[in-house]
Amino acid sequence: MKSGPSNDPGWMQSWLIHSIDIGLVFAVAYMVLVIIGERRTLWMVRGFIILMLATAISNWANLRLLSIALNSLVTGSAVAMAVMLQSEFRQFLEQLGRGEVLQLFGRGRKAIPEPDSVIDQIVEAVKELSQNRTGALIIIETGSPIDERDFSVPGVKLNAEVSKELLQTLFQPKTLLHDGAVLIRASRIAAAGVILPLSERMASRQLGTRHRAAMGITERVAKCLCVVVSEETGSISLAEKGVLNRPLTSSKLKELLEARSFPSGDERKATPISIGSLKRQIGSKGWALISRVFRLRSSASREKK
Ligand SMILES: Nc1ncnc2c1ncn2[C@@H]1O[C@H](COP(=O)(O)OP(=O)(O)OP(=O)(O)O)[C@@H](O)[C@H]1O
Repeated sequence: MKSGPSNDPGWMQSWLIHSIDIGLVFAVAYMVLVIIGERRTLWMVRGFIILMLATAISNWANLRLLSIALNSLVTGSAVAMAVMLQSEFRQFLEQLGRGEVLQLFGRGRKAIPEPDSVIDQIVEAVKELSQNRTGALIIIETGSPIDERDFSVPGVKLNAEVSKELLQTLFQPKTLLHDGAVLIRASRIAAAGVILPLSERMASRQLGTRHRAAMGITERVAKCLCVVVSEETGSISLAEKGVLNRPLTSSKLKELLEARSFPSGDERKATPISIGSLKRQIGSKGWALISRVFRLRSSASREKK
């Protein structure tokens, strides 16, 4: 009597172990993606996961040279990532060591404040800076990240939560970072002391380089806005596509920012959605892989017989 692969307990056991193994790898990958939660880092981790999958597939398919090359690439990427994300790794290992597993999942979610509250913080800060005649320049990205080459000097990276106190502090004349612009990216203060390209156009004789810088960057990069507070007059302006809208009251600024500045709801929810879709993709691809393995094994055992 013929015995199919499903009747072979050894085969079943190895299939089960492989399935559990693959399932656990996907679970760990998903966990890492949820913990990280930061979009830029996510792409890097996804790239790394794809490399690992490619290595596993090339191993499984017995493509020895390719698997050696991919293995070296995975090792190199792991070392590079450990260097680039050393503080995150240290924090992750410390929390894991302290058994704070639940906090690991909470951290990514609380890091991104609501864009509405970010607008409030910016407007509040601008209002006070204007009242105190403290000059300020704030670039707000409304689309994909601005290429650093579009800045004359990219400034000092901060990656801090937006708060009116921090924004006001950054523009105090006696502080090191007050010269230049503050960059707001994905609801966070990404950098300060950013020097922008100047516009060739002259808006008005009363306006100096701060305003020309706001016009310059918004001329060059369509998907950004620039808020300017004049040191001389305290007036508030909003630059968009090279045009200055001024003078504005703080409530008008709020209205304009709410209407156009921040990425839409879809964009804001991009991280959880992409994790969800990644989960679905991982699920469907994993299932396709498992069923392919199953089909290949059963046809191989049929051929043997
Ligand atoms: N290209 C630039 N990029 C970023 N910040 C700039 C740039 N040029 C000037 N600034 C900022 O603007 C500040 C004031 O420059 P300046 O007095 O020429 O501008 P302004 O438009 O006359 O200012 P205000 O209207 O506020 O009096 C500088 O100290 C610097 O912080």
